[in-house]
Amino acid sequence: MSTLEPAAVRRVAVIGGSRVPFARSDGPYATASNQEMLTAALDGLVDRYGLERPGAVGEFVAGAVLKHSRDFNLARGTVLGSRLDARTPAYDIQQACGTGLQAVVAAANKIALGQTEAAVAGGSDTASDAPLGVNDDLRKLLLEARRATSLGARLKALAKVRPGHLVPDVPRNAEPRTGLSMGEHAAVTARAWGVTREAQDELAATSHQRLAAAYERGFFQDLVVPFRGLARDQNLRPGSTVEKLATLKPVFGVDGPEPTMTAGNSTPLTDGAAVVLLASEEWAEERGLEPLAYLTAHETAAVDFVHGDVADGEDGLLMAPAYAVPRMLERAGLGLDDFDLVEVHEAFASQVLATLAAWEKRGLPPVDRARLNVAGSSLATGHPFAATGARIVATLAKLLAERDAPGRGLISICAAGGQGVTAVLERP
Ligand SMILES: CC(=O)CC(=O)SCCNC(=O)CCNC(=O)[C@H](O)C(C)(C)COP(=O)(O)OP(=O)(O)OC[C@H]1O[C@@H](n2cnc3c(N)ncnc32)[C@H](O)[C@@H]1OP(=O)(O)O
Repeated sequence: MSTLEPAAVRRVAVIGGSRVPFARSDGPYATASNQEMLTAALDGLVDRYGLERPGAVGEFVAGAVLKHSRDFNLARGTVLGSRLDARTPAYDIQQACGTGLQAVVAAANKIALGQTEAAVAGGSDTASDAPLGVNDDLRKLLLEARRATSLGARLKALAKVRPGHLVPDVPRNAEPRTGLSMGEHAAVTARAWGVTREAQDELAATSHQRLAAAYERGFFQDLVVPFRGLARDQNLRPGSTVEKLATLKPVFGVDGPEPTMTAGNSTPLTDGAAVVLLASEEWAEERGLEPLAYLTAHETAAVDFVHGDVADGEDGLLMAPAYAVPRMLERAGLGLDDFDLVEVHEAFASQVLATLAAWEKRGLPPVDRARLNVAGSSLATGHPFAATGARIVATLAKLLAERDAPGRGLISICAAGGQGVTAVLERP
């Protein structure tokens, strides 16, 4: 018996994006669930591109970092609550802050292999509605009570419950193997790479100014759908100057005698959702849709921050893009100079600056700051973990399309767990 011939690889087009404005946690979206936010973002795409027709897209891939057990398949639940055809298959994916971009990659790979013609990918996160677990001791007692075969045995198990058992298990924004928060890890890395407070504040101020300018010129008009009274990212402070940022107190105290990381040069805890529409060129052409850009390469890498020397900076928790990007460029036969635009997710200003320094140390040329995060990034938009990847893909694709000339853009996203997800978008 002969097997099927492997499919020829096709180009994957980025058609458009949709997201809700991002909100600071415990603010306007405090009562919104991941599913509600993701549905609003998805419906934005459905309305814009007429996706309500049966079978309009092959699948929906999404995820959330902070997820309730009731959202066991958040993507499928979202489809069922949206205006997308209810017969659209959907599944969840999770790679911490790389989730949104990894969802895009998963969907793109199916399109590239001819397994589907179009797909929607993205993510959602809410720190306001984070799942609280019952603590481990209470969980064991509840399971014991459930397994009990008589009323007496059940009551005996429940009688062991003490007030201390009622303390909930709150998810921490921390790495369980080191006990350090994301910010503390970034602070250790900042110290190792000699990243200064001034450089961090300058990057943060630029992010706010560029995001403000992009909103001002209407750049986000077809990328952001109003939600719960917000029309633009709530964290955006156009008046965030270097002078103002310099007055803020440090918040993560582990980067030496003079800690450098503040609420201004770190992302805030954020709620929001974002999605992008991907398709084959044929699908786009049949519908008269011009692709914004094409997703042409991607790479993931991981660092061993558990056994490596975290303090030397090389294997910092958020430093995997320092390995993923050189590997991706080598595989694609490209240099950093070949990129017109570079998008580095700003989890913390210090982590962006350490990543740029690490690329240089690995022989890549310095990134021209005029090409870096030109429409602002996470320090200004905020960072709802799983939504960030789709936000960046849509922003970069539109920036490339706006140039009305051939162009190439790079995406670099660090993720908890010591991972990095990176990609290349091109417009011929
Ligand atoms: C998870 C992954 O896979 C990878 C990643 O991306 S890692 C990143 C994950 N995200 C995080 O770890 C989130 C980190 N952030 C935090 O924990 C918190 O936001 C924080 C500890 C940094 C700050 O929390 P906070 O103290 O409650 O901040 P907040 O009250 O908003 O701001 C403190 C002050 O700075 C001011 N401020 C904040 N940003 C400012 C700005 N841009 N301009 C001017 N002032 C600013 C505020 O107005 C406030 O001033 P007052 O005290 O006078 O009111």
